[in-house]
Amino acid sequence: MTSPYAIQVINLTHTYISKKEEIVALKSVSFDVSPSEFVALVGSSGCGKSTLLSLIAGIFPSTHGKILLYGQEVRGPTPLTGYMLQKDGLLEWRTVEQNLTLGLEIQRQATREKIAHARFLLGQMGLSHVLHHFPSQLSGGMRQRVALVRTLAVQPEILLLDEPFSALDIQNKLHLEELLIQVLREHKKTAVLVTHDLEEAIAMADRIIVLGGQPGEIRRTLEVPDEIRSLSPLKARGHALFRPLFEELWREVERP
Ligand SMILES: Nc1ncnc2c1ncn2[C@@H]1O[C@H](COP(=O)(O)OP(=O)(O)OP(=O)(O)O)[C@@H](O)[C@H]1O
Repeated sequence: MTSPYAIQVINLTHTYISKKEEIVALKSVSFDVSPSEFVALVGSSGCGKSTLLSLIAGIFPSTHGKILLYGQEVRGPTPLTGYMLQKDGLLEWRTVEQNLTLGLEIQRQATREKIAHARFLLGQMGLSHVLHHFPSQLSGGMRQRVALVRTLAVQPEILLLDEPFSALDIQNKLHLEELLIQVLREHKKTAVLVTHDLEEAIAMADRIIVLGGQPGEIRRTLEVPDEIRSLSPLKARGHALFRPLFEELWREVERP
């Protein structure tokens, strides 16, 4: 891992090709993410945010350009990244513990140490007591916390989060934001978050990239001031600089 960057997106263009049509989802997108940095991707619906995250996850190849993770070109899914979506994807027939170890089993890394680490993370999320429950016995917020632990259990360097909290009520959402930030800071993980929630982007990220247009291009990058970044997501929302930044971001996202 000699590259100074966790992620380098270089002149990325992606076109979806079907029998009927070609849709250019992204055009000439370039940016870097440093190790331990938290970057949020925001922008109007259809500007290519999820496409970009899927490309970083190596789910399908880009049409042009390339993506490097710690200097290595992405050619498919890699254990360097953990990918979490709005839908928790828990397997209903496996207990919480069995869901947590699934990724480790697939990667043939289900060692006693790593399973113990997954249990520890579950404890950090306040869910030790549901280890032997099935997903159907959990609330939506609990399920999403389990999904987060499952993503973290394989110890990826980079977390790719596609609207992971958007289906949650505000109380659960704020609680999960706090837990996620704690875990990311403690374990020095890099994260890219796609969200429609501009408050969430400001409260959680170090830097916000605004995509826009169709095909999507980078419109602007905003640094979140240190005064906000040093606070927890809940406290950040109460800082005097929060509202002006929200308004600036809102104008940028709404710009035709
Ligand atoms: N599998 C696909 N096949 C064809 N076109 C697609 C596919 N997935 C996405 N698109 C198109 O690519 C463009 C970007 O879609 P994408 O889902 O990446 O945007 P987004 O910014 O994440 O949108 P939203 O905020 O609504 O989730 C859109 O025009 C969409 O219709």
